[in-house]
Amino acid sequence: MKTVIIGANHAGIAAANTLLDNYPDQKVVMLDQNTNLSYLGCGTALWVGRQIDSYENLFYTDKSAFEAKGAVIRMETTVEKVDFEKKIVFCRTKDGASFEENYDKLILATGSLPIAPTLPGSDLKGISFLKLFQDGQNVDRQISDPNVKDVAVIGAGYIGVEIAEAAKRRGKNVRLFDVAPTSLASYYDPWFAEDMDKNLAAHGIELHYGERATAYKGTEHVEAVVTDKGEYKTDLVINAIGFLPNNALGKDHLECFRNGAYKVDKHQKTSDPDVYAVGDCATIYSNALRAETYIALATNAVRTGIIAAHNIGGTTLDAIGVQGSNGISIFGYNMVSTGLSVAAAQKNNMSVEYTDYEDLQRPGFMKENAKVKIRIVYESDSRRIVGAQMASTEDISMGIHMFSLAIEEGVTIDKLKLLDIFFLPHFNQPYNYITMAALSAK
Ligand SMILES: Cc1cc2nc3c(=O)[nH]c(=O)nc-3n(C[C@H](O)[C@H](O)[C@H](O)COP(=O)(O)OP(=O)(O)OC[C@H]3O[C@@H](n4cnc5c(N)ncnc54)[C@H](O)[C@@H]3O)c2cc1C
Ligand SMILES: NC(=O)c1ccc[n+]([C@@H]2O[C@H](COP(=O)([O-])OP(=O)(O)OC[C@H]3O[C@@H](n4cnc5c(N)ncnc54)[C@H](O)[C@@H]3O)[C@@H](O)[C@H]2O)c1
Repeated sequence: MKTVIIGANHAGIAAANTLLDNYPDQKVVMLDQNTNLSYLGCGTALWVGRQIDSYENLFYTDKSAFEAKGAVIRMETTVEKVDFEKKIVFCRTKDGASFEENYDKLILATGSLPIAPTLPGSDLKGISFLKLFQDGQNVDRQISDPNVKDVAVIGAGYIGVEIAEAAKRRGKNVRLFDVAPTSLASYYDPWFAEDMDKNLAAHGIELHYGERATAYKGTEHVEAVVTDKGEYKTDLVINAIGFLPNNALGKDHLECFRNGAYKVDKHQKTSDPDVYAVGDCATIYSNALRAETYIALATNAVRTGIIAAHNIGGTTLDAIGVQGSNGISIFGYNMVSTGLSVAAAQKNNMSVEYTDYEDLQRPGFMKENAKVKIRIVYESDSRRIVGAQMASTEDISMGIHMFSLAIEEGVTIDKLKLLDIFFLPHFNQPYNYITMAALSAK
């Protein structure tokens, strides 16, 4: 059995490793147009902001690791077309040479592309995305230039907020723009996002929310961002307004979701039985929504790669769905969420209630202490938990995993009221904030 994997980043790597480590009879061919593989984009802001010394440890594997396991791996090789009837992929190397690979099973792991705003002036120099390692290098090079003083970040989602912090840490004047009324509006309700915004503003980041970029001005290099509310001098623009699935190879043959992602079943199989799709190019099942959706995260990329590979290898493995669990840490303020915020639930026409609680992490007599806030979102009728958000200067990140499991398992808010949660002053309070939030649910 020969499996061709198009895309050798997180999803393709997970699929390849699973096939190579568990199914010795499998012939694996990996194809990727990039020069590098396994770059952890989550580290870009840490490196650009000099919170870590270098980008070097942001790669967790390389080409030779796959060759050592017997795979054929071709980098700087673009797949231009797939003949799904004849089961052949058509490839071109960076030197312009073309070749073909036939397959028994095909895994599409072509990921996502940053959404490109089509604004006047988009082709000026000094305007960048932040997706690839190369984008990170480009932004880092410009931020290292003392002539670059003003940085405009368009989009206050995860990438935008993280790179805004990094640019500020490097001493730049940073303006952060979003059409939404707060940062991180897709992940957090205003009760949380407003705290993050106070934190960003307190660290000197200029916030421009409810404001839409309409043009970039300049002669050769960008000099200003124009919005529906004003014009702002800028030396560097970083566009981070979301991702779209990269569906170029299969969109005319495979069934696609409303945003173009390849629709997949529980085995990551597309509408073509010999073609699987994994990671950012595919849909994923949301246990909170109880429907398929699109969530571009490295965690989902890895899990879906593993699932596709086991099913191709001959071990039936069903996807169990995801909650879209995520976290962010900016200037020491930590926020984590899973499932749906109240706003996201309402946007999906779900009737939900929520319960909030805010308290100290530990008893008042403990010297080391900080406030923690929590919101648990649950469905009005069934009372099943569909989301949770938590924030603190403490590391409260592990708590969110319990909520992820609760959503996956359809646990109700009432089940949480008397859940056995231990108490030790070093860690929490006897009336801890999870219990208290659940007990105060209507
Ligand atoms: C700055 C940044 C920070 C992030 N932080 C986090 C985080 O903290 N946590 C988290 O969970 N997620 C994070 N993400 C998201 C995460 O990186 C993505 O969800 C993940 O990369 C998806 O992996 P993938 O393998 O599906 O797709 P991609 O990483 O997009 O990889 C797709 C691969 O396919 C190749 N390819 C595409 N088309 C072709 C073709 N025609 N021929 C050959 N090769 C092709 C590309 O070269 C690429 O290597 C972050 C992303 C960015 C950009
Ligand atoms: N910590 C993490 O887990 C992490 C970090 C980085 C990226 N990621 C993932 O990578 C993907 C891409 O991240 P992202 O930050 O690009 O997307 P995002 O969806 O997180 O944020 C995009 C933001 O852009 C805004 N926006 C949309 N159109 C706009 C416009 N025309 N003008 C101004 N603002 C506009 C949206 O309101 C939103 O706040 C996401 O799936 C994200 O979850 C995750």
